[in-house]
Amino acid sequence: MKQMWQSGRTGEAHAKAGTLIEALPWLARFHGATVVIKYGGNAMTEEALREGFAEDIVFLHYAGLRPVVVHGGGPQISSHLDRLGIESTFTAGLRVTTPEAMQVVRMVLVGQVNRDIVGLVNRHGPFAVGMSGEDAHLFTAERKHAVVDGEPVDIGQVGDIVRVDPGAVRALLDDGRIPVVSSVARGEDGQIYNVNADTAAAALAVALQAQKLIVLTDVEGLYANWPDDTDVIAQLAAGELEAMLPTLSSGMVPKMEACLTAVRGGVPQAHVLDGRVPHALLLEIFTNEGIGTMVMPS
Ligand SMILES: Nc1ncnc2c1ncn2[C@@H]1O[C@H](COP(=O)(O)OP(=O)(O)O)[C@@H](O)[C@H]1O
Ligand SMILES: CC(=O)N[C@@H](CCC(=O)OP(=O)(O)O)C(=O)O
Repeated sequence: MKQMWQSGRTGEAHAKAGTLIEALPWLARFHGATVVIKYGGNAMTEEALREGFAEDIVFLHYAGLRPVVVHGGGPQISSHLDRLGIESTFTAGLRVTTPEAMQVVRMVLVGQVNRDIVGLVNRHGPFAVGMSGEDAHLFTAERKHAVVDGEPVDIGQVGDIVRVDPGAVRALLDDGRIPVVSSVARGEDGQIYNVNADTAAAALAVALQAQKLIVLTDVEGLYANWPDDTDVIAQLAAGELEAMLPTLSSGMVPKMEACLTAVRGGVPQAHVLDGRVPHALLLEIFTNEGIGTMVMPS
């Protein structure tokens, strides 16, 4: 009886040690690596998952990586607009942003979502520092000229990032902090701009020459035949993704464009992961199988 109990315990201990040791080559490979993580509004709805996300970010920090969080908050903005009786409309996955809506976007992203993430991470130590993309000229944007079916469409104060100054983010990283960035940008015309958070994360990953861009969302990855959700594409090259882009719909368009921008801009790997899976970040970075969809330059 005692013998059986011991062998059961030994097996369990072996499995635990196996999981830890599987991480060793990945810890070695990514030691010191900058990783930009896009945290989408749809992936931040459950409290337990949000706490798990914060744990993962702090784990990355202690494991010697340099995580940078760029967050969205689309659903949170929409529910606030809804409470104010303002309708949300999207064109090609981007919010049509009136000056009135822009004030709400900024208030919700910078004043609410950013604060919540910073608070969750800082339960573990004095690491997270929140920033708006407006701060220290981090993101400079110009008004986006959207085109739908060949026709120009006015989508308001939506910005295209034309310049990134990552100096303040680098300084925070060098100081051992975890920057948490909202996707609001300044314009040289004195306006502020609403930038899709996937787009902002990709621009920052390129400017920092990050080792990885990781986009957390609420699907398993890129489905081959959406709305059919049986086949998740595990890996694809930039050229294959480019060919697929015109077939994609809604929120996946900016997400996959962001992955393409990142790898074309020198980031070796871009991933789309399911933020509903507890500790998805750790599974992707530190296990041999990885999860979700990975985009590579070729
Ligand atoms: N090919 C596809 N694969 C996966 N999801 C897709 C695809 N095409 C469209 N989608 C939709 O895109 C959504 C993700 O975008 P979005 O809702 O903007 O997420 P987030 O808030 O995380 O940025 C999915 O929930 C899904 O409804
Ligand atoms: C221009 C544009 O669409 N901006 C987004 C910014 C937030 C965002 O991208 O949030 P998710 O990552 O949760 O989708 C918006 O207003 O919803």
